[in-house]
Amino acid sequence: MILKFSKMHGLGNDFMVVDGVTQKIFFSPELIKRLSDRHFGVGFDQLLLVEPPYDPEVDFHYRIFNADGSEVQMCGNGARCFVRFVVDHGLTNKRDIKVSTVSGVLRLKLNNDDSVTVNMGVPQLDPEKLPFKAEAQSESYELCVKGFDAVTIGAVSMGNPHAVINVKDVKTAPVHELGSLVEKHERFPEKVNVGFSQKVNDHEINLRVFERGCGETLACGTGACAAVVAGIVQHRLVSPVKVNLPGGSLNISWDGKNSPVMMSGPAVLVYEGQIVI
Ligand SMILES: N[C@H](CCC[C@H](N)C(=O)O)C(=O)O
Repeated sequence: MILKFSKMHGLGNDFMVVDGVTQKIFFSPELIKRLSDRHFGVGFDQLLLVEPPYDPEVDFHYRIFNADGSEVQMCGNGARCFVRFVVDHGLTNKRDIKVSTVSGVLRLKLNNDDSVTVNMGVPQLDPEKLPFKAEAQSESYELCVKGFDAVTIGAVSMGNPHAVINVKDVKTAPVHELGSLVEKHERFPEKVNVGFSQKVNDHEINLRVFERGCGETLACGTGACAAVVAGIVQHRLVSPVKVNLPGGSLNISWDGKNSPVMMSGPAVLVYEGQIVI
């Protein structure tokens, strides 16, 4: 079978985007792992699958798979590329789109300057909902991690789970050594994305993210949202916040409590491709 796809990225977090509306395809974990390989396949952090809506109230359904083949609940950078994709491929004539995901409905807007604004929904701080094993909800938690002193984290779900570690300098933070241990920590039964956040000022942070299911990426949209929420909850940050990631910056705002997190940033098409599978 010849599979058509678009190779896209949001600040260097890169995706293989597939139109599952006009192409019928089943992606097994093995096929995804083969396609995500940067030498033997297309190479990507996540695979994004565009499907017809299951719910008449929304325009599309959107499924997300990590490079390791795991299906996950949410992808912020991917949501921006999703909008670019469905508009450019004529799958909709709207620029304000509602899309369902495994963990809820997102509202996406393609702006006149080609940036995309995403309503990322209300963050979840209840450990039960992350899921994260803790006695009670708190601004921060202590994790015991082999080979490291007690690690203090914030824990936030943006539909997918995030642990946020405050560091003095992201450039020297043990992103891979510590990130890979926290990702699989026993207190996160579904594993976790791990953000390393350095405060620049009340309205700006530098951030690196070791992502669940694919390792460190150049940017993580849900990770940026989670780091801002954790920082505001810990009274270290004030909305709006500019989040500087290795691949570029995102603008994140959150008014607290049950209000949604808003994210704006770019979405870029690198090339259209096809592959025999
Ligand atoms: N690795 C994440 C999914 C992709 C999130 C990230 N690429 C983003 O932009 O939000 C997870 O396992 O929950």
